[in-house]
Amino acid sequence: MESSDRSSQAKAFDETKTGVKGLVASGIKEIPAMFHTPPDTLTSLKQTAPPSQQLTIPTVDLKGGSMDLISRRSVVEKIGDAAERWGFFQVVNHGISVEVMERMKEGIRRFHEQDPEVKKRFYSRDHTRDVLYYSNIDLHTCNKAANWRDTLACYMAPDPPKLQDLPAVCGEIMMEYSKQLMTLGEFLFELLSEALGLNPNHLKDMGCAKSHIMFGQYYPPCPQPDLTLGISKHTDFSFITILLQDNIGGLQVIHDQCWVDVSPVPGALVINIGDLLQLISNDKFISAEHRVIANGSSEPRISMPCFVSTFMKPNPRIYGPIKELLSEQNPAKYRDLTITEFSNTFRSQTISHPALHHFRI
Ligand SMILES: O=C(O)CCC(=O)C(=O)O
Ligand SMILES: [Fe+2]
Repeated sequence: MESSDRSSQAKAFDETKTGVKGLVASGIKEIPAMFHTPPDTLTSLKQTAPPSQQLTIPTVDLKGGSMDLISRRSVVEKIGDAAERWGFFQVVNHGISVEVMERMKEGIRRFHEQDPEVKKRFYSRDHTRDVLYYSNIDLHTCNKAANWRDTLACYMAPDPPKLQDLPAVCGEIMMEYSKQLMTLGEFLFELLSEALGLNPNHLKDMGCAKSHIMFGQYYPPCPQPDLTLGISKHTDFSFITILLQDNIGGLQVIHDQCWVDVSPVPGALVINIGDLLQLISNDKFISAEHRVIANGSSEPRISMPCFVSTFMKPNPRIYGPIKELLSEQNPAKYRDLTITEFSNTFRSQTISHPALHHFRI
């Protein structure tokens, strides 16, 4: 598609302020050209791992993490192994009730399915706001194919917005879910610190667990799911991401050069290592590339990744590879940076372009 056509289509789409949900509501049977994914990516959608390699990402039962020393060591080992080899794992017995998770997903659905005039008031790309709704974070930063997904983004920690500033249909549950996530996040950072051979508080003391931004993702049914993606291949900009997904499926991660499904496990949360933790762990943990295929079912797919990071909020703190992990054999692979610097790089390019390599020494 010509780049001038692409940008005028993107502008007109943005001005509707109703995202891809609005396109579906208008009854379209064919998706607009700006959503068409290039043929080489479409080919990779059809390539699955051979049956002999039917791989699944590890699931870790966190119950043992707060029990005796031996059980804790085994949980730490499993998490460390998953963070090194996959960058992705699921957790069960994580302390957040199924009831709260269900209410959270229902809240996201209500936000995206409410009267468009109410939803439009939140439409913005301005990340100095605490609460914003948009479609395609990189819609105007590049010429890449747009994705079949809309997003509600809320900066929830350390300074949660006032309840009246959050969307009425999901504000209360967001507050509650965010508090519980904070506790889970701190626990995960303890286990991840231990897995790096550091004292349990190391990552928390570096401020890694302090801030998070919650994204309410909505993937409406797509009339031509073979032509586009829910979200293109990318890595996350966070330290870690804690992901709540419904049972539709479609999330995939690259492992040993193959796309592997991250199939929904009832009651589980998906944890993935983000770029910032890969950087401070000096590549010990990996921020794996992942994507979501377009939703071909008749129901919307709902997910809520919670990115543990300050992202676009001011943060003067400097991060670099953790000194205790470095040696002559393992010199620093990245230069020091602020999260703002990292996030600006992430946002200035297409999400499919890895931001981390800009900071490699
Ligand atoms: O919706 C999902 O399952 C994952 C979304 C994702 O990877 C992201 O928003 O960064
Ligand atoms: Fe992601």
